[in-house]
Amino acid sequence: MPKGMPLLEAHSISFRYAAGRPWIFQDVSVAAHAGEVLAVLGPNARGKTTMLKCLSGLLRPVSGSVATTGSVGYVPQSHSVVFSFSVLDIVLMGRARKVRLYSAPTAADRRASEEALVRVGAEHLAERDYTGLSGGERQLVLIARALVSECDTIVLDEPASALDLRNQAGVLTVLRALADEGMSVIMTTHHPDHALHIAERSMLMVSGADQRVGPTRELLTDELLSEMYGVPIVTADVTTPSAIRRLTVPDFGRGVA
Ligand SMILES: Nc1ncnc2c1ncn2[C@@H]1O[C@H](COP(=O)(O)OP(=O)(O)OP(=O)(O)O)[C@@H](O)[C@H]1O
Repeated sequence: MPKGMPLLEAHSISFRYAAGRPWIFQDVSVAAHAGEVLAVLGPNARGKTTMLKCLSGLLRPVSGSVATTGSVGYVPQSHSVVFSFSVLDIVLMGRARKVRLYSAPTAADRRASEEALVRVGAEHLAERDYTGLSGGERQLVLIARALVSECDTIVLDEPASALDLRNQAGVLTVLRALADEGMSVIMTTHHPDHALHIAERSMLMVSGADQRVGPTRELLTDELLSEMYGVPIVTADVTTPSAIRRLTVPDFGRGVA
């Protein structure tokens, strides 16, 4: 898809789980574009997962509409399976749209699945039993499963939350590369640093009545982050060996150092 083309557009969407229950969000309009990462941030229980499900068509907004161009792949926060499947089989399930009913996956399907595992750095897990994987390993496999569906927009719920620092770097690099290749990437995160690192634009779910969308660097100010998370936050530019990175530092109060 040409970069900048809107692949997913939400027009004034509102959602609550039942009549009489509080609105999770109201009148939110947002677009996700080919070639871009959109990060969704907010405190626990503010509605990030609910927002992603509405954007990816798993939940229908109470009002408003979501229009998509191309297909959308969804990577959940956690995923449990009852039966024992190999990792490669789990990834192959991502080909379901492409495999005809009652026909076995082809050699090309297997190759695509193996390539997707290489892409996320999890090829060594291919023959392992999925149920025996750690949370972080499962996360990588689920991203590979979405990739083999050849979706145009990939929607990920906290893709880095269960990952150690090396795997966080790996997943953020893969997501940025997918956007650079023309996909639209939408992800939730509890790490403003991750949004600052790879997302051109962000949505801050400040309260049920206050959601803001804008360029990440302009939107993620000390004031707004401190207000949203309810803890003083300072952002600072830090020079690493490879780049200048903007980091957010929450003031947890006095510690041991
Ligand atoms: N199926 C459901 N039925 C009723 N309420 C729900 C349902 N799913 C979520 N909620 C409620 O909706 C609110 C938003 O939940 P959601 O999971 O979208 O938040 P979140 O920002 O993703 O949270 P977290 O950061 O903790 O994962 C919460 O109060 C939650 O309890």
